[in-house]
Amino acid sequence: MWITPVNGLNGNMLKATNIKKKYNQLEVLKGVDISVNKGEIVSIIGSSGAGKSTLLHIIGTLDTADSGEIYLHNEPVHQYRNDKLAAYRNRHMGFVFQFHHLLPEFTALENICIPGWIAGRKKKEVEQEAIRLLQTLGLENRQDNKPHALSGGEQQRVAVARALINKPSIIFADEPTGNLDSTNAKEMHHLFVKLRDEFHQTFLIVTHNEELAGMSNRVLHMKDGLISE
Ligand SMILES: Nc1ncnc2c1ncn2[C@@H]1O[C@H](COP(=O)(O)OP(=O)(O)OP(=O)(O)O)[C@@H](O)[C@H]1O
Repeated sequence: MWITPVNGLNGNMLKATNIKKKYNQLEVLKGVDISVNKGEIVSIIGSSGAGKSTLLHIIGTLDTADSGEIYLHNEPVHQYRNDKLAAYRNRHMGFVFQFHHLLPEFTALENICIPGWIAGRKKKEVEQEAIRLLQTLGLENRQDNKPHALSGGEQQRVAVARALINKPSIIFADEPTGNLDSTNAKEMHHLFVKLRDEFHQTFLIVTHNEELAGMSNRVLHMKDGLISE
């Protein structure tokens, strides 16, 4: 098993409070509070332009808020400066986007390994873990394929394996199945549930997909710059 076993830490693995963000005069986030517990899948839904991606990017430290606080495992990540933040993000956060963003010149195996190598982990250990992930995700025969030689569903599963390689506390996913057909989307939804149920993996997901939202532990509604359950 590659994911840290449950450690009884059940409350508020992630907590963000009073997150505010403006783009010029546009108040996108008006003081959002959100918390996520270990082993939960939490989905954020809401109409287009509601601010879902903005919020996810801020909580995932890819963007900065105008004000507010973000704690992951009680670490005040909103206070971290860029160099420390990049390393912290690499070790503790995984990301899956609508488009896979795999590096075209690298194989599936290498794409999965790269965040592990960047983290300075042992090459062999990272590779062994990547192979285990490929097996778990049903991709063992695809490890030497470059992204162009993978189907859309396979590309996205490689992106999920890449997100998992450093055993992140949480995976942030922005419309992770928005670019997949319904069969591949369903498969991905079941994969998220399997990762939650078997490995206690935590997810915060922005989605328009009702099936995915329906499989979540909690669904948060984003409206008028605020969130409600
Ligand atoms: N970099 C930016 N500069 C200016 N405005 C922005 C920027 N990023 C987002 N916005 C605006 O902020 C609002 C929220 O955008 P966001 O992408 O967070 O919405 P969303 O709820 O994720 O929408 P969708 O469901 O369509 O992806 C939108 O009105 C958008 O145009």
